Amino acid sequence: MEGKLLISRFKSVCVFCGSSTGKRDCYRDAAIELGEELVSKRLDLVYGGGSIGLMGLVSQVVHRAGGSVLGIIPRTLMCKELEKLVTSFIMGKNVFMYLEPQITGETVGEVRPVADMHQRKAEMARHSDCFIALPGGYGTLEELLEVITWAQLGIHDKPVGLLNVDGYYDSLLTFIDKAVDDGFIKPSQRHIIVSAPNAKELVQKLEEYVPVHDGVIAKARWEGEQQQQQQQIGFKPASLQTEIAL
Ligand SMILES: C/C(=C\CNc1ncnc2c1ncn2[C@@H]1O[C@H](COP(=O)(O)O)[C@@H](O)[C@H]1O)CO
Repeated sequence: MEGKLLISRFKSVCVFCGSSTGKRDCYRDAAIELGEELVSKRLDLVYGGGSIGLMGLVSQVVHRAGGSVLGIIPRTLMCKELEKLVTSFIMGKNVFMYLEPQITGETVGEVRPVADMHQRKAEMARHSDCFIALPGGYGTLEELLEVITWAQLGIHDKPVGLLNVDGYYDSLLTFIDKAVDDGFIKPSQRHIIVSAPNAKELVQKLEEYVPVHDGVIAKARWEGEQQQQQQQIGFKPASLQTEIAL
C-alpha cells in the first residue's frame, strides 16, 4: 500500500474502450501500452468485463502481469460471452480463430455481473479514481460522455482522460471546441477532458489534474435532491441508487 502511494495518487483506473480492435495496429499497441503503464504504476484496472477487442487486450495485459482486473458486465452480455465460449469449444479453437480473428480472448480477473448498462456505468465509476478512454465506437463514446457530464454536474471530481491515439479523437476535440465557441459548453468545463497521444503522458496529466468546480451542483446537494425526489415518488431504481452513491 505504501508503495502504491509513492507511485500514483490513484488506486484504480476505469478504462473505456472498443469491443473491436480497430483496423490499425496503433490501436492494439496503445491498448497494450496502457495495460503496461497501469501495471508499472501498480494501478488496478476496472473495465467493462468483455474479452474481445481492445477491452480484451488491455485486461489480459494487466492480468498476465499480475495486476488486479475487475470487469463489470451486465448479465445479458455475460450470456453472449458464454455463447462465444461454447461456439469456440464446439468449433475448435483454431477454426474459430480463423473465422473470427477478433474474438480470441478470455475474460480474466474478477467479473462482477450487474443488472443493466446503467448499473454497470455507475459501478465502474464507483470502483475507480479516474477514467481513461481508448479508441472505440458508440459504447466507448457513451461511457466517456456520461462521466464527463457527471464531472460537469459535480457528481464526481475524478479526472477523465482521452487517449488520442494517432489523432483518433481529433474530430471529437474539434467538435467540443466548437461547442465552447458557440456557447454550449463553458470554457472552464472544456478542461474536464484531459488528452494525450500516449499512455505515459496521459496518466501523468491525470495525476496533475485539478477538478473544475465553478457553478456545479455539489455532490452532496445532488445526492440529497435525488433522494428527496425518490422519496416523493416512492420509487428507487437500483441503477440510480448506485449512480448517486459514487
Ligand atoms: C462477446 C459478445 C459481446 C460482448 N460485448 C461486450 N462485452 C462487454 N462490454 C461491451 C461489449 N460491447 C460493448 N461493450 C461496452 O461498450 C464499450 C465498447 O463499446 P464500443 O461500441 O465497441 O466502443 C466497452 O467499454 C464496454 O463497456 C458477442 O460476441
